[in-house]
Amino acid sequence: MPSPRRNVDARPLAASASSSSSGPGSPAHGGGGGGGGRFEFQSLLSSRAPGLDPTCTRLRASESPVHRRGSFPLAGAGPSQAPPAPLPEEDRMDLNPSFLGIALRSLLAIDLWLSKKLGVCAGESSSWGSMRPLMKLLEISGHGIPWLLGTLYCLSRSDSWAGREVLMNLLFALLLDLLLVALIKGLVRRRRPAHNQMDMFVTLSVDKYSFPSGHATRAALVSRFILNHLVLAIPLRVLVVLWAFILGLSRVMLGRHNVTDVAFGFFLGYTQYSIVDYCWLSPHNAPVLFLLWSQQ
Ligand SMILES: CC(C)=CCC/C(C)=C/CC/C(C)=C/CC/C(C)=C/COP(=O)(O)O
Repeated sequence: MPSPRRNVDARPLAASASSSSSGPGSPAHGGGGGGGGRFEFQSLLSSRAPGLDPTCTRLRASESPVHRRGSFPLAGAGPSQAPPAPLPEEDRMDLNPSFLGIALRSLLAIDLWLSKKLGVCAGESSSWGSMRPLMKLLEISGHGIPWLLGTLYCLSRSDSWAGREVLMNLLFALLLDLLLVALIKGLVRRRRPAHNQMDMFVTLSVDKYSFPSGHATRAALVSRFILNHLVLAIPLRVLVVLWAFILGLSRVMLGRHNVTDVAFGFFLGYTQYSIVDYCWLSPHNAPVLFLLWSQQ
């Protein structure tokens, strides 16, 4: 049973169909008793039918009297009848869901489902709860404070210009990472998963948000940095990559993050290294920085 609002909207639609060149099969054609209800139904079908251009459907919908009410006389509407209320914009949007919108919604649903499944160390009573202390040890290995303090300490002990240059850039990379992650977390404001226990070692205020994972960005950034600037034997190189991967996985297992937080974190950390490499600080392009440090 069509809603009264659709009946009202069917009248200008019929006028539109008779005055336009569209045929009986056209979505713009009222086609008898169905009226506006039929138009909307066909619009939905045609936007999903293979081989039909959804933009075309959208165009026709926007050509309909619903959207050009002012230019169409209300066929059959008596002088005593009030003009129909306009359809809300979101009705049309719902009938023409974009492919990107559906894909994003599906990805988010899979993300939430998978993250919950993988959150096996989220609490002591979880199925892998006994592994929680190990996961928290991994968490500290990727925390910002040990990395910053460790870099500052090595910088203070370094007696070669080459070593100082690498460490100075590592410090720059770590600070850039903190800044970018805080910025994105503050902008996106995605809450951490409901099953997370907020018992992390030293956090910033933005760390109540989960997108992206700061541990994952640091893991990708630092491991790429190490692989590019330290001469390591193959087994050690494999270990560095494994550490980064397991650290990312442990964020989801601890219930701290959803899978997409970690995936984007890896991507961001990897990209951050490219930025650091591009802006590489050296005694030639940042002499003041190096002179200041050598005077300490
Ligand atoms: C020591 C120097 C030179 C500067 C200090 C800069 C600074 C503000 C450091 C803060 C370090 C800190 C508390 C980092 C938070 C790390 C953390 C808990 C991230 C959250 O990770 P996530 O994976 O859960 O998103």
